[in-house]
Amino acid sequence: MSQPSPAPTAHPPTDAHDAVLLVNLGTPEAPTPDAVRRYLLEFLSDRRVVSLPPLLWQPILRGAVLPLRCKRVAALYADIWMEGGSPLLVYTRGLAERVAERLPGLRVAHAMRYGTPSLVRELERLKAEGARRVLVLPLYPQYSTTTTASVDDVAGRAALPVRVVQDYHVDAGWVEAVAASIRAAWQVQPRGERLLFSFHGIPQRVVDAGDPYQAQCRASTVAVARALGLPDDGIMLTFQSRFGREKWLQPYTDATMRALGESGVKRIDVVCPGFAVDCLETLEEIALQNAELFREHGGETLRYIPCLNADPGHADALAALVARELQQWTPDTH
Ligand SMILES: C=CC1=C(C)c2cc3[nH]c(cc4nc(cc5[nH]c(cc1n2)c(C)c5CCC(=O)O)C(CCC(=O)O)=C4C)c(C)c3C=C
Ligand SMILES: [Fe+2]
Ligand SMILES: [Fe+2]
Repeated sequence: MSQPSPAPTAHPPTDAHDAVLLVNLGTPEAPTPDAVRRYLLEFLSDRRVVSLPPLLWQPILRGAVLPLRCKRVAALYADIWMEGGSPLLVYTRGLAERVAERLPGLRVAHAMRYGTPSLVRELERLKAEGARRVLVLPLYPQYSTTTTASVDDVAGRAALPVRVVQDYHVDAGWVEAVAASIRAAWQVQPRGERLLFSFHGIPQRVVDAGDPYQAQCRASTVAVARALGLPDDGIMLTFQSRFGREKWLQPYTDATMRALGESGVKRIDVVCPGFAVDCLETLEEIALQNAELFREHGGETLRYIPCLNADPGHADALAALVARELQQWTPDTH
């Protein structure tokens, strides 16, 4: 339907009653088995993440998964822990500060879907402090029912109007920021023989049921490759962080590392554009574990290109996205 051309909006981007909440997944409060247990219990009890009936899943989670996983995973967190806390939290906080600097007059905060600062409480706090509506930006460039939809669930129960950005997987500013980070890495050291895009996986079953995540990961990859002037077949797309026994999206990142090493490739570059900020899955799984795997199978160097984190280009892209979303958020839209 044709719309009248946009008049000055009722809610310009700098309306003092508007708030913006950057939301990430969540992370343990300390690199200890207890804190990891609390975090994983909340995360893996969300039926958006594990859809098994609770009567079946909860005994497995509490009786097997957590006891087997907490100590091992806590040690992995300890390896990457930063002075200000878990990398996911430190970078998310830093990014929110940088976005705030670019949107004077707007309240910009950050929250976690699991753990602290809690999404529920941040929404309550913003309302108590006078916000009349909140734009929630989940820091998931690609939409998934396992991640974004879970933020939607919480936002839908808030006591004030909330609009949730569903994805930004081919947003021009974001694509250019990712491409620029790759170009910057290539300036420091010449390119590897392959550029591999590794995204967090999800179960194949979830995609078969209609989740657009895989298609969006592909579209992001193609968009970044084009921005770099690479042919579509000049890059590789793989999925990492498999959890549980069922089939997840393929090709798997770790199997690809082995195959590349064994095929005689010596130097590869890896980038993870499904993660807004660095975290256990990038700093530990890719930059440490997969790098070692690649070397064990004949490779020499895996160069990990960091996430955009709190880089100025990232903050520029997200601030522009937020301003645009607020402008489009007229009283009769969500
Ligand atoms: C980027 C998007 C993510 C999707 C999609 C996703 C799906 C998904 N994840 C699990 C299980 C685990 N994920 C874990 C860590 C983790 N996952 C994401 C992002 C996505 N997950 C991030 C950013 C992180 C890192 C958090 C940090 O603190 O640094 C973990 C915890 C680590 C571990 O125990 O191995 C689990 C478990 C499932 C089951 C799933 C979809 C069904
Ligand atoms: Fe995950
Ligand atoms: Fe409405």
